[in-house]
Amino acid sequence: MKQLTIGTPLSPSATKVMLLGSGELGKEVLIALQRLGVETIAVDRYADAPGHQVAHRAHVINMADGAALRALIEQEKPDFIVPEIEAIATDMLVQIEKEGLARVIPTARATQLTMNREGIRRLAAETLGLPTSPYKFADSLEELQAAIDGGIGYPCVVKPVMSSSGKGQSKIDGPAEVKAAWDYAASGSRVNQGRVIVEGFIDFDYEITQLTVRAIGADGKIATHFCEPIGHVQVSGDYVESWQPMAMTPMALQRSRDIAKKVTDDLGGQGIFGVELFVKGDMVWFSEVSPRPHDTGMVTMCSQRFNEFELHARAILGLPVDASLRAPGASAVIYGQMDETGIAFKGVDEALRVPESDIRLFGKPESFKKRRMGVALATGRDTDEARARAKLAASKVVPVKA
Ligand SMILES: Nc1ncnc2c1ncn2[C@@H]1O[C@H](COP(=O)(O)OP(=O)(O)OP(=O)(O)O)[C@@H](O)[C@H]1O
Ligand SMILES: NCC(=O)N[C@@H]1O[C@H](COP(=O)([O-])[O-])[C@@H](O)[C@H]1O
Ligand SMILES: [Mg+2]
Repeated sequence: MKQLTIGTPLSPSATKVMLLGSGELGKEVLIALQRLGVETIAVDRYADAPGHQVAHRAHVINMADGAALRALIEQEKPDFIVPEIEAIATDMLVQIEKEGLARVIPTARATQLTMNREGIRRLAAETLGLPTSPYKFADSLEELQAAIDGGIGYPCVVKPVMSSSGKGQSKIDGPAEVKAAWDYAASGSRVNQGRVIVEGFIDFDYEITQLTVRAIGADGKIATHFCEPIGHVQVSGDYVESWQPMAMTPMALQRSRDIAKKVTDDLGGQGIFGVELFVKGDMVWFSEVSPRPHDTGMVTMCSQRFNEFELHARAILGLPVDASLRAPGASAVIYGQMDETGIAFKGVDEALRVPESDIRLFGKPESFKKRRMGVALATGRDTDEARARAKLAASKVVPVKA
């Protein structure tokens, strides 16, 4: 495995990395890899995805189709495969890793366990004994009702076992809402499996993402590095705003990192993880983990010495990492606000007049009202100032019909 040498892109010595999923997060990983001289291959389900626009080569396939995935991997022969979304034929990744065709980041097992809420929740709660919300799984409306009546109670949260960014998720406050939540979960499931998790609602004070990096140290051994905690606000299960550092009690921070260490040690491999945690006082609950950069971690593009994408790239390649904070920062999401292709953005100039601000427009070819099309970033003396600036900058960017 070419781990500690990097070749020349587009030559026989190239170090090749294939991203499976090439949205806004993958695009930044691809840029970070290219800066380190890596040959990059971007794969997604649709043409002209954000990462397609910056990689050496771009492919459109159904990544949930194991045979198609394998054919592309055999054709491209990447050294590393970097999953960027969850809707991937992870069984095939396990097979590919076993055959030694490529290294899967962080590990094929980690991608398999985290693509399905059942896998990661049972690992965290039942195997590792971490505190989580109470939960049950259900395959029908009747089972869902029985799970709620049998102990989960109200309020609770229903989610398809395979979904992300809040798709198909709803909070239920009473019996009248159960059927609508079941129907919505069935429609929002990535793979129409009709299985849901129902979780007791945690009345947390705040929630964080603990970015955790597993990277090889000078002694050749894996070491764990923690970024400063990221606070965030979610609306309908999708992140709208994040900031770093989140002020926490020493006990809550320690517990968060203990949980993050336990779960990432078990998942193993090299790379960055976004460990999602709920916090109330000194109490901390594990929610879920992404074995890859996290959307709320986009704030690190302004707040850290090396952002989460650069840390992922370095950790993958076996290079040293530095997870330190540069300045208090914040991010605010820019939504498409319309269903339209090839939209334009007005007010970028005004947004960038906000002090210490920056923006990323992802370049998605098609806009939906609630599709994340960009993000505003800002630093400040503290996170209050950074948040106000990021929100102001985001509000200045107005999607318009071209
Ligand atoms: N049991 C719960 N109690 C309270 N709030 C919850 C619970 N489960 C989810 N939420 C809220 O919904 C948000 C999204 O939930 P979750 O992370 O499970 O969904 P997701 O679809 O995987 O989102 P993403 O892919 O963006 O991480 C959480 O960050 C939290 O704000
Ligand atoms: N919470 C997971 C997450 O933020 N994933 C990011 O969103 C993209 C999909 O966006 P799309 O749905 O707009 O195509 C993914 O490719 C990834 O970059
Ligand atoms: Mg989440």
